[in-house]
Amino acid sequence: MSMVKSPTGVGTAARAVGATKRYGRADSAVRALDDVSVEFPSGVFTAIMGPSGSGKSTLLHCLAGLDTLTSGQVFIGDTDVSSLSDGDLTLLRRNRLGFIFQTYNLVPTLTAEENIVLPLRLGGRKADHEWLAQVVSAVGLADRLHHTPAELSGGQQQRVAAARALITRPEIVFADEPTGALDSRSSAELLRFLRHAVDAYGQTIVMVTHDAVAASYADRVLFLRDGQVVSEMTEPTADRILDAMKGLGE
Ligand SMILES: Nc1ncnc2c1ncn2[C@@H]1O[C@H](COP(=O)(O)OP(=O)(O)OP(=O)(O)O)[C@@H](O)[C@H]1O
Repeated sequence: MSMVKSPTGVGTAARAVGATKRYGRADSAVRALDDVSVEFPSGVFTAIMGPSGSGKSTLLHCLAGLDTLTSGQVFIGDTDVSSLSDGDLTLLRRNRLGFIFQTYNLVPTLTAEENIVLPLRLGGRKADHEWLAQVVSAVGLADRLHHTPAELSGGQQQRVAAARALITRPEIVFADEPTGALDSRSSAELLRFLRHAVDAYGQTIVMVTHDAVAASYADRVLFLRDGQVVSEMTEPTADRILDAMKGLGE
């Protein structure tokens, strides 16, 4: 099988259909997601933006099987995530998805390389050395592989987390505020790596961010307000994103 997928992408990597998430009861209920139907095409880098409380994290978590919907469905490829048992959800997350969170969640006692290949070990799979070398080189970590997280900067730790998210060649990488704890230089390094993964390997990425500059690395930006997708922008620039956010009352 070729390692290079079409950068333009074909098909739908994930989608939500009438996705609704309510918290609390009747009169005090919050609709964190309100009947959201949206598709995430394969090989495309999508950013999700919106004011605080608009439902960004809820959408990401429900798509990734980390949280459950009140009604509606989410699909990863053709798999209806909402119908899976807990065990099958764990397998789906481990084998088909990659995650990058704001806090890097590295195992402190393992080296960078051991952290990167951990998802393979957990899945009982062997590291493909060529692929590992490619990911490590693209993320600029070749000289840090034998350091533990405490010996790495925040930016380096997040790049280890990003390499770990890609090592299984997941169908989708979900990133929740991945640059939230990074300075602008480290953010740019991480975002260039994510962009490269899309352009060179056809990786699909869905990223929640508050940062217009971060979102401008995406191919497409979805804007949420009050639990609904209210607009979408292609070929985004930071200035156009900021204007759109002002229109949403940010
Ligand atoms: N566990 C919960 N219990 C009750 N309400 C919740 C819970 N999680 C989220 N909410 C509410 O759901 C709505 C959407 O929250 P969510 O975290 O998805 O928004 P967000 O756009 O990611 O916000 P932020 O940008 O501040 O992270 C908010 O009104 C929030 O208060």
